[in-house]
Amino acid sequence: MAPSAIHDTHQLGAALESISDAVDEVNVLKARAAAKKARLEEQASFDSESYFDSSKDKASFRQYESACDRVKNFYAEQHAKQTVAYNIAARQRFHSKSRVRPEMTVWEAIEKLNTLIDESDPDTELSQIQHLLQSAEAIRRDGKPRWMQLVGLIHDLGKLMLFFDGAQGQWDVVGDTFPVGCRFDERCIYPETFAANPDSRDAVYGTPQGVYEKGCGVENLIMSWGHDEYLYLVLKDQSLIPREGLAMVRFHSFYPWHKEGAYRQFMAEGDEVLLNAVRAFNPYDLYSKSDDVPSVDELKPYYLELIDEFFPRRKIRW
Ligand SMILES: O[C@H]1[C@H](O)[C@@H](O)[C@H](O)[C@@H](O)[C@H]1O
Ligand SMILES: [Fe+2]
Ligand SMILES: [Fe+2]
Repeated sequence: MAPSAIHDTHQLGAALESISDAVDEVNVLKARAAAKKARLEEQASFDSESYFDSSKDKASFRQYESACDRVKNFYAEQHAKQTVAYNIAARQRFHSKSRVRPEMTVWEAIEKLNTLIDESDPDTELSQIQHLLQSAEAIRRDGKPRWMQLVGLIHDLGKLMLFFDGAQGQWDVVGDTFPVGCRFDERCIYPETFAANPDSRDAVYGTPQGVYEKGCGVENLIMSWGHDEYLYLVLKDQSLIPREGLAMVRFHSFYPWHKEGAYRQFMAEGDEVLLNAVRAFNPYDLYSKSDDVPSVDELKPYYLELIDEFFPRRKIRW
């Protein structure tokens, strides 16, 4: 529409809106193309050498036996309440059309998350923003792909769900995860606390195979509801992060699987790739907790650009 054809402010408004829609569309396409190119270039390099070596005292992390009561009470509650019925309800709530989905940019989300103190974590006294930056910085320092740096930066943003409608408390947000609908494995932390979960006495849910078929694929398990699954659901439709990156988000708390080797009976052919990705990511999540405290202001410009690259739309629907 030529400017001379615009007679009133109404028309002008509509014209401007359609221009900005078109610009949006072009940006989406550009971002997709750039991300695809970056992906192809970097895909192969993420699981090479790890940055963690002898300089870290790995044995000092995740000491649950000597953890404080806050952590022990947290898991007692989580393990009692994560039932199949609850998990189905949580997913219905997430997908419900009537759910009000807050909208904010990734950086706004990072800032908002900063007020949360994770009751399940025995290892960090630092804030969430610092943990996210530490993870991302460690990945960057090691020369890993940009999408993996981004995963480091955002992997815990699902914890935001604690501030949204329907949140029950920390027990369905943080902590290690495990599948529901089958026997709780002994290799989960504090396995004895599952006795308080009614599913452990269920005729089907209490068996090793439970509701699943052998080799059904790790992506088909109903994982205990929490920040991993939630963020995965948000990212899979709204970001350009590759499959391995999505797996890093979705299973990063699934320690009984990626660290202890439990639940392997459910792995399908090809799941090894996902397991390797999650394992490659884990040290950056866990051991970077002892690194120096990063400067948020200094790092912000770098990460804002990184976010732009993989999120075609600035505002995300959470
Ligand atoms: O306490 C931690 C923390 O909540 C992490 O964000 C989660 O990924 C871990 O698995 C959990 O054990
Ligand atoms: Fe996490
Ligand atoms: Fe984390």
